[in-house]
Parts: sequence; structure tokens; C-alpha cells
Amino acid sequence: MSLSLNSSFSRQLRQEADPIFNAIYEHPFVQGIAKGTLGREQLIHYVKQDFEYLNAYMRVYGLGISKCTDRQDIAMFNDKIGFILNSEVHPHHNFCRVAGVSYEELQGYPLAPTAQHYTKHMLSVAAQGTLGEIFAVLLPCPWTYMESAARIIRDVQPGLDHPFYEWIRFYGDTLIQPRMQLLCDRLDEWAVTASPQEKERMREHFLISSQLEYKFFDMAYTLQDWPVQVLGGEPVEH
Ligand SMILES: Cc1ncc(CO)c(N)n1
Repeated sequence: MSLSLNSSFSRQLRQEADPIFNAIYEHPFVQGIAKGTLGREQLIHYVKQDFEYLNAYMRVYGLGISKCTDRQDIAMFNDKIGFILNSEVHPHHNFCRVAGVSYEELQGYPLAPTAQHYTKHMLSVAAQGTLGEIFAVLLPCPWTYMESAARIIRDVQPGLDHPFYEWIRFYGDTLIQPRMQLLCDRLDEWAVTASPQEKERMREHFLISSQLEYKFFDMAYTLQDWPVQVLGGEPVEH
């Protein structure tokens, strides 16, 4: 398919989200990664929440697969599920090692308010939206991390002695780039034939996911939780 007119829809969305991407980079959680100063409780809260977030993210891929008419799109989602299961555990292991806890003991916790908001946002778009809307709601996740990590590499030039070296290299590295590009390309192709109304929904999903990326770091930094503890904060069976 020709990428002519709308080939820049993803760039247009990225441009519009520029203040959000900048605010994410400036957020004390991301700056705490850059400076290697994040606290143990913040790392633990992040990993507990992100483990569950990534489970939901894979379910969104599954719902995406249910809407694919093309084998290449199925292969793209399949590759992304494999990437989360097999590779995206490394940055979590990095945080766990610094916090001095095992990964297993941080799994199965209930979602805090912002993680709940973000996962429900993605799952509702996945259930109700088109494949193009699913591309849009998913894209800020790899994009914000890739850019934040690339900026940390540029600004801090972390060496092997940096406590979060692995996390930074994982997201700033070239492995993520081609996968993200594929999702951008599919979003751009979709936008070529999408109606103005659908494109507006895609735009809204992209911007809300970008805002929720900021809120997710803020949730981890402030140890955000529900106002009243009724579950005892223990892991729960799903
Ligand atoms: C909340 C969140 N956003 C993005 C990523 C990167 O995949 C992640 N692991 N978690």
C-alpha cells in the first residue's frame, strides 16, 4: 500500500504529544532512573504494577489478533507477545536486583488506581475499537520508553557501573526500534483509508495513553494506592 498522504500520521501524533513526552522525561521517576537514585519501595511498586500491566498489554494483543484479517499483522502481534514474555523480563530483573527482592514475590498484586485506569483504557479500546484504534492505543508504550531511554543515554552516557544500565540499554537499544517502527508503519497505513472520525478516535487514544504513561511513572514514584486497604495489599489470584 502506498504510504503517500498519510504517512506522517504517527509523526503528527508524536508532534502533538511532544509536551507529554517532555514531561515524562522530566518526571522524577525517569530522572531517578537516569541518576540511579530511585528508592527501593519505588522500584518494588513499579515492578508489581508493571508485571500486571504487561499481562494486560498481552491481552490487548490477543484482542488485536482476533481482529486481524492479514497474517502479517498476526505475526506482528505474535512477535510482540513473545518479546514481552521472553525479553521484557530483563528490565524488571534489573529493578528487582537493585531493590534486593526476587521477581516472583512481586507478581500477582492488585492494580493501583492508575495502572487500573491505563489497562482498562487499553482493554476497552481493544474490545470496542478497530484494529487501527488498537495500534494507536498501544503505540505510546514502546515510544515513550524508547525515547526516554535514548535521552538518558545521550544525557548521562551510563556505564556498566550504573545501577540501571540494563534497563536503560534495554529500552534505548536498537532491538525495540524496528518493532516500534512496524507498529508506526501499520498505524500510518491504516490512517490512509480511515475516516476522519476514526482518525480522531485514534488521536484521542494515542494522547490518553501518552498521558497515562506519565501517570504510571507518577504512580510508582508516589507509591500510589487505593485510599482504603481492604485487600490487605496481598497478592491475589486472578
Ligand atoms: C507502563 C509501561 N509502559 C511502557 C512500557 C514499555 O514496554 C512498560 N513496560 N510499562
